[in-house]
Amino acid sequence: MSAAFALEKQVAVSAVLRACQLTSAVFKNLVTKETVTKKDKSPVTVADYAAQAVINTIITAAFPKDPIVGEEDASDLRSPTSDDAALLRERVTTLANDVLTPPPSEEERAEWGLGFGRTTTELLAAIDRGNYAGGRTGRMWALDPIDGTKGFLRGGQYAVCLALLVDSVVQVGVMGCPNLPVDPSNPSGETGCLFVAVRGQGAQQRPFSSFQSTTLRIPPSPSLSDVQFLESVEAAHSSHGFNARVASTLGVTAQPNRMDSQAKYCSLSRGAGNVYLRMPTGQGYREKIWDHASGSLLVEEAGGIVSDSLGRPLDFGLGRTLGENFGVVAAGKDIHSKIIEAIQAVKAEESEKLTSGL
Ligand SMILES: Nc1ncnc2c1ncn2[C@@H]1O[C@H](COP(=O)(O)O)[C@@H](OP(=O)(O)O)[C@H]1O
Ligand SMILES: [Mg+2]
Ligand SMILES: [Mg+2]
Ligand SMILES: [Mg+2]
Repeated sequence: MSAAFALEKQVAVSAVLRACQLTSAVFKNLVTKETVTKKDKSPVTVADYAAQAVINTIITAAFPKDPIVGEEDASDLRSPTSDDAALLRERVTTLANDVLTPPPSEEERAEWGLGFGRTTTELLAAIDRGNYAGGRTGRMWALDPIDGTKGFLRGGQYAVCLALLVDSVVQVGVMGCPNLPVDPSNPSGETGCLFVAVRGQGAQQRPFSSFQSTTLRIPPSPSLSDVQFLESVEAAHSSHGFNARVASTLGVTAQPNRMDSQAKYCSLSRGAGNVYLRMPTGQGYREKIWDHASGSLLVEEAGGIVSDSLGRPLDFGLGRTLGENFGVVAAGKDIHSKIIEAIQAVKAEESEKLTSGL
């Protein structure tokens, strides 16, 4: 009998690897006109749209009934009167077909919809298959076609992230990180890593260039002064100041490592960094499920713990966002509770200052 979710894992790996070929190709000749600013002022590129089109096309061919919660939608591409939208549609179509048309490899199957091109109409419909509202029960995929779009644009870290959830529990997580070094101790060496986790079956990494997988186990944490924090590059996404206060409460002297995207979860799972701390910078922003689904499973399967800042599990059953969760803390089992305690201490200090008017 094959292992649980074996087919889902294979399909997800194929979809993520094909999408990573696309994003790498786009980066090599990205032009300014290929970036759009969304209503929330965040950037999105032809690569985000085309990668979502590719992955949704493959998932839908393999699992026609499964709903998908994807970050992007095709509304900005659909305008019938805008020349820019027409150009973007054409580019998305070419890019998506470049990676959908190669025939299935030995690890892939034709019934995953591989080996032929799609029309623009079909690809826009595929992007919009990502509009599922999420929820507590049943199967659903969570997709971030490019996590860390800002990192992608500056040539930094980004990740193509896909997860399968069943009854709001992440069961399969696959991430492709085209710019992440294969060997963290050799940052200028080969890049391009695939991370795969299946619940109860462990976490694995392999270079894009080979099938040689290594199992990931988070090593014991170093002494507190040497603990390394992983945090967002973008100060608007996660409070750098709060993290510095938590680190100082713990007596950490090591400098934090700032990195875009769920590559932070990937780094943590292979012992390159010890704590991923993401605290909200203001009121109102709700973390999106596609920004944490695959990464959180990877860290758990590598032996770590992922929670909100109060130590509560992340709840993927509330819709497209994590709802009431407040912040994210991922760390090895031996250190996670110390981080939660330090966060509470810093919060208590902050509210004391507020009430005493300092
Ligand atoms: N105010 C905010 N607070 C927290 N996260 C935010 C945010 N605004 C955007 N984000 C999310 O932060 C993600 C990037 O995370 P990081 O800062 O760790 O690289 C973005 O993913 P995308 O790049 O997929 O849009 C986006 O979903
Ligand atoms: Mg985005
Ligand atoms: Mg994201
Ligand atoms: Mg994204």
